[in-house]
Amino acid sequence: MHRRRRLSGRTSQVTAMGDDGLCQNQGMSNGKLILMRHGESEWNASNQFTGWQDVNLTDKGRAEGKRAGELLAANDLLPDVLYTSLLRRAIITAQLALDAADRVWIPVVRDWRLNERHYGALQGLNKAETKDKYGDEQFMLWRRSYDTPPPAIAADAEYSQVGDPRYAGIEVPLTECLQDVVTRLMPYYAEAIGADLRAGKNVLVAAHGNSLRALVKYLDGISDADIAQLNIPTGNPLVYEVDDELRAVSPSGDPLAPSGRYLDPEAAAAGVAAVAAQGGK
Ligand SMILES: O=C(O)[C@@H](CO)OP(=O)(O)O
Repeated sequence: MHRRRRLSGRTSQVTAMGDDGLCQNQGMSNGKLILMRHGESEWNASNQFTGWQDVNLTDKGRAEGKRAGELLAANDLLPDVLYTSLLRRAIITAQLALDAADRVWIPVVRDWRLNERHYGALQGLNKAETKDKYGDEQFMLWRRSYDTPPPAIAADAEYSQVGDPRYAGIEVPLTECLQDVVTRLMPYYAEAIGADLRAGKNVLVAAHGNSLRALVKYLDGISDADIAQLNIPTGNPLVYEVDDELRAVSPSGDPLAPSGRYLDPEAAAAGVAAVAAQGGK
């Protein structure tokens, strides 16, 4: 049997030899895109800006990872390939989810482009104290504006990642705004993750609040101004069907109602509210 796959163009096709010896084109739809923010981390629990700092999951975060895998299995959304950042909170959440879904054997790709947004000199600071010190407006600009980065961290500061061997060969950022994340992440989404989606694979992307905000911005066609209102809850798979341009098939354009489907909608609503409220006491 002769099979030929085309990974680009409007629709992926499989050309197969039929019983009558004639070639048949079978339209093949894109795989599902499953976005998952890591479970609660120690610095989520202590309300500290995290960014590229490699913190552990809490027990609650580990339970969220397991639950996410149970939801994937119960919804018949078994991933064929996993993409993660280089940060242990995403890596371990995904491992717990795949274990619960009996899919630990799938191929895994880890890439720094999926890392959380680098939070610059805010990394390690308490969010409530930062808000008190600088005021609501500045706090929200640093936290949610599209193009205002926090102040840069000193390369030799305690929570700088300069010199970390996992980033050998790349220029480690000293701060990033969301636009910087879009710039580093979207070409990778289009090429690497996109190739797997176009090949019909279900792709699990285990990443972070702000790297996933960059992805959802593109998927749902959310404006630079409106993206400030989008928050992503921890450990709750968000499932998208994507079109030929790897956008959501029915983009909402609405940061308060992305078109992806949360597998646990009630927990997602509570989780979104909790993230939005961070900075309070
Ligand atoms: O601290 C961070 O790295 C992120 C995600 O936890 O926080 P925020 O939601 O404030 O952008």
